[in-house]
Amino acid sequence: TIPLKYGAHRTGNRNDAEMERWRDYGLGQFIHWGVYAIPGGHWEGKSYNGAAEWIRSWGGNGAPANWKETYDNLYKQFNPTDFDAKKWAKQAKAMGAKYLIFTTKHHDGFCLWPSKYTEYTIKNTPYKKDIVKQVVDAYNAEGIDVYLYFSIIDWNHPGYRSAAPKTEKDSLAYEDFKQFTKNQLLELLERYPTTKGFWFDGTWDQAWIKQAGFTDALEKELRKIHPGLIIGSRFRADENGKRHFDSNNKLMGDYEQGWERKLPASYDVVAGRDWDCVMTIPPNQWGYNSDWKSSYVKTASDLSQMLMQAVSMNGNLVINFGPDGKGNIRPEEGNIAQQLGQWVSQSGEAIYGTRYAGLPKPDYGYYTKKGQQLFLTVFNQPVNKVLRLAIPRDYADEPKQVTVAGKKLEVKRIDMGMDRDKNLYYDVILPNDFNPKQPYVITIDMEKAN
Ligand SMILES: C[C@@H]1N[C@@H](C#Cc2ccccc2)[C@H](O)[C@@H]1O
Repeated sequence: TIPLKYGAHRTGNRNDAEMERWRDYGLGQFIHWGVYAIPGGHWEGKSYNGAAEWIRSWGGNGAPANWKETYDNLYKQFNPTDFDAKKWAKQAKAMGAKYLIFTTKHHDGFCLWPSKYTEYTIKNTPYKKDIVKQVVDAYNAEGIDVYLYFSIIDWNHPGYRSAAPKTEKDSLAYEDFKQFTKNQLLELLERYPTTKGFWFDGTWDQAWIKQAGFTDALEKELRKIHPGLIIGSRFRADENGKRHFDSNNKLMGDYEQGWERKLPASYDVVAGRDWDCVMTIPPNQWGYNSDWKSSYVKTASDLSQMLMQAVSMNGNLVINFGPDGKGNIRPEEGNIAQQLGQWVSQSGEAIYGTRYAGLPKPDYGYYTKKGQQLFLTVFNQPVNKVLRLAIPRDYADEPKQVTVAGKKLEVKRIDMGMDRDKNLYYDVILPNDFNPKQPYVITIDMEKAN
């Protein structure tokens, strides 16, 4: 191994109670909200073709060329009179989300809390009140844990640099920026002590990557101040500039935080690690975009399949919502949340607190496991209505009883005559009158294989 001063702090998964709680979530909600919700992906009548929350950064092409005079003054009109954190939290609860990741500050640097380290905050808007506090309190009241999204990139701060500083002047400015960043993170932990973790973003700049010593110390300090704090692999790089996995290929942080708008194709890709997948409902819009008609919008069915793909491989799926400039979650998102919640409410036993089942993925859908219960969530029901389970002979457990929605199903062990086959086969017979209209969970009570 390569000797490292600023590599991974741990080998293997974190197994304290806070991390076990994180592992049990299954489904989370992401919310991206800020002044970018005011233009909603459009500028001076033109549609901007990137992600709405990035509109400030792409001068021209339907985005503000003179962003300092225009975009950076939007906060003076930010007055989300429809904002109701309790309403958001109730909707998230009904969707079945167990945690929320909420944008305290995105790349534009606008703070949704009254930070004392900058004037570019909610305090100096017509709205004035602390958005982050209202969200944390409302979601916690619904039993939903809150994680704080924090962008290291801060286009508003004079000391922010993308490229590593080369001049004395830039180095001094960047030192100010580092201190400012640390101050804001300590401020967030102090103001919102129930937060369970940070979800860091905007950490790909060379200026930040070159700060291995500073970021390593900062991560340690945050954890010391806030025992149990959960931080993903995106926060920092090691002294060789390696991100997510250090120079010895060891995961940095508490879980793999790289699955943004993509999912691992198979278990061996994530190989037992903890990870999250953060997912937009349109192809690539995190902040509010007023136009949802020009691209595909994922359905609740799409998202339920992604959810089972994630949890079947020890991941959490975090679905993003982008409230508009007045604080409304758009009706389309509300409908998806409601439809998904209806399905999750009847499938939760296969989702919450489950883990990878240690079996090859079945064609019918996804296996998850919890103790002696194996769950098969069926998305693809076979025409012959026989679910043939292939259980390796050396699998610790074998099926004892199979139920669907509490009703017992006939299960027969069959001999396929392929005696060198490493599997034992069990046929689960679905009754003729069993014709579900949605994916469903088969519960397979297992017993120790003799
Ligand atoms: C969680 C997501 N990460 C942010 C990003 C990005 C990004 C930056 C450069 C190239 C491709 C994507 C998005 O704005 C959103 O916050």
